[in-house]
Amino acid sequence: MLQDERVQLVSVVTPTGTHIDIGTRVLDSGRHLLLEKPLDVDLARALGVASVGWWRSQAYYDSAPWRGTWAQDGGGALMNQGIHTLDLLLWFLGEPVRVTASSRRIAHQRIEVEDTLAAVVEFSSGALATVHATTAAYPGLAARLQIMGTTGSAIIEHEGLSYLHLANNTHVGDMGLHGAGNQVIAPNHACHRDATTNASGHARQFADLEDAVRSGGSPLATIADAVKTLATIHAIYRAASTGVAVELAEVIASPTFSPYRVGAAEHHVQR
Ligand SMILES: NC(=O)C1=CN([C@@H]2O[C@H](COP(=O)(O)OP(=O)(O)OC[C@H]3O[C@@H](n4cnc5c(N)ncnc54)[C@H](OP(=O)(O)O)[C@@H]3O)[C@@H](O)[C@H]2O)C=CC1
Ligand SMILES: O=C1CO[C@H](CO)[C@@H](O)[C@@H]1O
Repeated sequence: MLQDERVQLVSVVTPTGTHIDIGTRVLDSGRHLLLEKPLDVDLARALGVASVGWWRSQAYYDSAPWRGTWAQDGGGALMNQGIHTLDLLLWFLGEPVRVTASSRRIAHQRIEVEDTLAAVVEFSSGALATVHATTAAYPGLAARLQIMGTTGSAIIEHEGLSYLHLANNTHVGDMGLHGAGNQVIAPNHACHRDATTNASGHARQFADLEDAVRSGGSPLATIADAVKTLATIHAIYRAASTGVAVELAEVIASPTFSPYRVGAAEHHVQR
């Protein structure tokens, strides 16, 4: 394919552990590249280039030998499903500096990675975020990003804004405006799309990349963004494996990732 002069852009949708190798070959050939998430399983390789409730059955993990492995999937519920919401979280809150985390395998077998994880992420601004990622939440509820600040709050579920309340330069009150009529529910319910069955997000990303190529500009989502997300995930996994807080700077300075043994829940459900 890379010998064919008609090919200008390549979209790489192979197992995660192959992304940087194949992506580098695409870039070296002078083609534009659209690379699926996650950037790769290996942060060191990637640096060289530059509340989430999902449900996945045991059959999903059994459907290909690379799924649920550290080597090719790179992680579990956070690396594969929660990653989209984490991307958005970092886009909203900026530079993550420190994380703490716990992970488990609660509802699946024959996988090396977590199906449930909880983490706290601290940002350079002082903001704190809690992150939940799971594929054990039957039947799979909305992936939710909730941002709460002193002058406003917003909730994004799937790809849609489902709640927004901004102080809008008015007095915010000593006790808040809880429960009052001026809590604004975003009216656009058409935005409630199931990201797993709706490809409009991918279509918008292709359109954005096409605009960037034609105008010579930069696409909205870059390799640098993907590196930041991957580094944060590796920091979270390192914290989950050691039980102590991990600085993002440590992970960037020493990006080698050691797969760890994810503990199974005591009352493991057999499926
Ligand atoms: N952004 C999003 O919403 C989504 C992103 N993804 C990402 O896309 C990637 C693929 O996932 P998914 O489509 O579910 O995986 P599948 O296992 O369904 O497909 C993987 C494809 O890659 C091919 N392949 C396997 N090994 C290699 C290799 N070593 N070199 C080249 N090609 C290979 C397979 O070919 P063959 O069948 O011949 O082995 C198959 O065509 C993952 O990184 C995943 O995280 C996935 C779903 C949604
Ligand atoms: O689990 C899978 C891998 O990640 C995708 C999300 O990006 C899912 O849609 C897919 O089913």
